[in-house]
Amino acid sequence: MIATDSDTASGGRPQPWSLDVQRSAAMSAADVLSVLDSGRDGIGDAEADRRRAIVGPNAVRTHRVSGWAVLVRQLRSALLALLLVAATVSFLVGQRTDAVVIGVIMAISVGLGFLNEYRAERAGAALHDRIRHRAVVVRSGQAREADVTELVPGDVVRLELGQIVPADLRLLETTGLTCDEAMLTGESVPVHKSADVPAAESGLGELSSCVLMGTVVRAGSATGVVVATGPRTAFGRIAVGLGRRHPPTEFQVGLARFSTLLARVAAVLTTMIFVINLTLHRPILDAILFSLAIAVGITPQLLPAIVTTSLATGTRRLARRRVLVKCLVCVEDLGNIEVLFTDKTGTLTAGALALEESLAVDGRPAQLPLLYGLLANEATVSPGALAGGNALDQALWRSPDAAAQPVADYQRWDSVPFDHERRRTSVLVDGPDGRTLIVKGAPEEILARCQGELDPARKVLDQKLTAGGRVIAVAARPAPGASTIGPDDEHDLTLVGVLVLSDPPKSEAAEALARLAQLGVAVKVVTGDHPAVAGHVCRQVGLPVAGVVAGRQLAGIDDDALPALIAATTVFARVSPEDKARLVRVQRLAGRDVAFLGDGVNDALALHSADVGVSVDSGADVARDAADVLLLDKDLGVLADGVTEGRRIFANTVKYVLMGTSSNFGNMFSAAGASAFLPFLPMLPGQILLNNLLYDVSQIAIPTDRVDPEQLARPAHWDLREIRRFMLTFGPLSSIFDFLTFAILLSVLHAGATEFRTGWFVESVATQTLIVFVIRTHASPFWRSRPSLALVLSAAAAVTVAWSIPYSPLAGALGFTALPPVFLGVVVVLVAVYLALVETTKRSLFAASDLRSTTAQRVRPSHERRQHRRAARFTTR
Ligand SMILES: Nc1ncnc2c1ncn2[C@@H]1O[C@H](COP(=O)(O)OP(=O)(O)OP(=O)(O)O)[C@@H](O)[C@H]1O
Ligand SMILES: [Mg+2]
Repeated sequence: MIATDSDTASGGRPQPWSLDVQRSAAMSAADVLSVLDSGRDGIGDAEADRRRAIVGPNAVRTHRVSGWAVLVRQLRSALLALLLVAATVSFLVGQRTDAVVIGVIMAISVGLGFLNEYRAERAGAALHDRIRHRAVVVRSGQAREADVTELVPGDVVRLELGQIVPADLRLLETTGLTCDEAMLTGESVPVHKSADVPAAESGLGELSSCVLMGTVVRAGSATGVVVATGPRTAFGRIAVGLGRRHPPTEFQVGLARFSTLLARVAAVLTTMIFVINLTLHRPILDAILFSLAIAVGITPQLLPAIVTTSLATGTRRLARRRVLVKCLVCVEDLGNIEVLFTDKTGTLTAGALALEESLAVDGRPAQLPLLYGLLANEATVSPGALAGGNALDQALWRSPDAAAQPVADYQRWDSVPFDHERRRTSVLVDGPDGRTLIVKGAPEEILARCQGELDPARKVLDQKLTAGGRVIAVAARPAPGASTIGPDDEHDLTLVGVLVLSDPPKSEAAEALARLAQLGVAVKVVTGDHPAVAGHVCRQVGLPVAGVVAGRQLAGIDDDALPALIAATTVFARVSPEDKARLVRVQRLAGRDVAFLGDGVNDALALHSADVGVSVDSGADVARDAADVLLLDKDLGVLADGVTEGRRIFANTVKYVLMGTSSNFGNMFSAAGASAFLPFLPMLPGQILLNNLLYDVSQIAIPTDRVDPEQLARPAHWDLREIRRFMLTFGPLSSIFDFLTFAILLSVLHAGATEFRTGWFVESVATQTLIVFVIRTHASPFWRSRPSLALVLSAAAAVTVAWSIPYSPLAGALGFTALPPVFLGVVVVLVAVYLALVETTKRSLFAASDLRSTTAQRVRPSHERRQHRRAARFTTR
């Protein structure tokens, strides 16, 4: 039977194989399964393929880069259109050479922008290609992993803690399931879910028998059947509404404001020049072309691409250090982080748990605790291989004494698996002593469920904990007659002993922490482990411990008071997965940019909540899935590299902006002004465009530039005031200087129109491009800071080309002439004086900005941006 539905994102056409989530919520699970022609065992692979052919992949967008779209974006500029029209007209009225020159230069400019942006977009798409988001799907009764985009209506899917719901599902079975639907509703209070049909019709937020694509499993687990996929899901409709383009990042918002500022200035200036030229009775067409060329010169054409290009360069550099970012913007986010929450195992420690001791209650070595530890264990041993269980369970099997334990004498009846809230695990076994319940777990949890004299055991525990050992306790009680067990049975136990494990601190951790501290990132440890152990590890790796708070204490503190506590605390111990996420959320709301580093199932919630979630390649699936950044080696050191990279990109982008506001702007302004006083145009329209093209070429290498350590020392944020101050200082400075140049060219050297233009052209290209070496660094004199080779080469290339054009065969067509040596000498001196002038001015300007940049305005990533990011999981090529 075919289920049809009138709903639709794709324009009223009925979609086969999809069921509106609202409708399915009100139906019984069995009805939904029958409508979707599925069952608890799911559908078969062939059927799934057939359905996918009809409904399409479970994706809300595609990440294919279209060269055309990029090209259209380059061409979609009113200015460009006007200029082309004017050039065509001038071609038609006979000014052929001018028009051709303008056309050719514009074509090269557009091509340059296109190549740059296309390459960057390709890099972004390549990241998408590399990352797979997976879900556990049941096909023909077999559970297996599948790409989320492969899901179709009728598929039965399993959900676990920390997972992102892969489609709209009607629940079939749940255990303590709650979901965080903030991504859809903005409401962060988790919603309880169950497979029962809800009492009355309800809104999207209260679809208690369904879970929605893009939301997060906050607790529990479930099985559900897919009712809608891709754009037909609630999230899909939102994602489609968001449009394809990513919402701007903080950089881009800042840059957009700055572009608007320049565009306004360009508009005013262009109109003024035009009017002035008209009143001076210059030919209209010349005036139009001249004004438009100036406008093009002022507009920062490369700007939209420069951030993307920088981010793409950043991701490549990080990839070389074995850091994989899932989207370009993640690099920028890394640069912004101020607080890093990290788990302990494998980050601060080597993550190589090893059993040190198996001790009886009195502290003497004994075999029984180890034997019981192997019985209450989720790892399974098949010949030669260990599977399942967590690191602790596996470590017990790996201990040399494990092989000698009579595990085979016991038969397992039932078990209650480990979970991070209970912090213990139980089994019911038959053995030589009859049927027994064995419980192993965090010592506090076990001791609280034991009877009898526990003081000697407490002493042993304290001693081991303060020594930094990872200790778990093992307890048991006879359970004659029981055939199943649950968490409620874990009581009246007798303590059997303790197992002490070691996990040595990582040798590189100390250095990495020091680097992060230098970068101004506050590091906080959040762990499910005991406070004493966590504190001990921090001391070993040299992380100063300001305060230790236990998870229990967090419950009594409300969200308003929490930021102050976080600020005063280094270690949060015995925290639950929910606590980890709450700490991150509260810290974010308090206005700090937060990164979370973790590799366990218990870290996934926090990874989702953070501005940047970082996980490791060897981590749990949900953790890897939740992360924005994957470290191929679990090493804090590369994280510091990531932060540096993000800040480097920011610093380099600022260089581009500062150049645009200083010399480039000044030069264009002077050219405009000069046209009012000179009897001829100070530069021909084609020359202005060429000048602009060469300037752009020199800037393409900016993303590769080196950045001074001081500029990397703290997160940088846009400070438009600083940019305005820069503009108001260097703009006029550059103009005054230009007029000086004009005066010399005209009155001292008695230049004619062509000589004037040539002199002004070579001087202007040189000042505009070479200034980058002065303003790229706060160091003074500027040569104390070394630029990247690529930047040196590209700037040198621009200047060399500009200076040789007047001597080339092209000179005539472009309206240049070979300059007499004395002219060139003068220009060289002028450029040198100009750079020296900028150097001195920069000192006072940067000194002032050093004091103020910490007070800069921030732009918080919007809810929309988080939605975009989540949508990125559901893409196909
Ligand atoms: N397999 C297990 N069986 C019984 N108890 C366990 C097991 N694994 C861990 N525990 C107990 O539960 C506690 C919490 O473990 P959990 O894995 O939640 O910590 P975590 O936050 O991942 O720690 P870390 O920050 O070290 O990675 C441990 O300190 C230990 O006492
Ligand atoms: Mg962990």
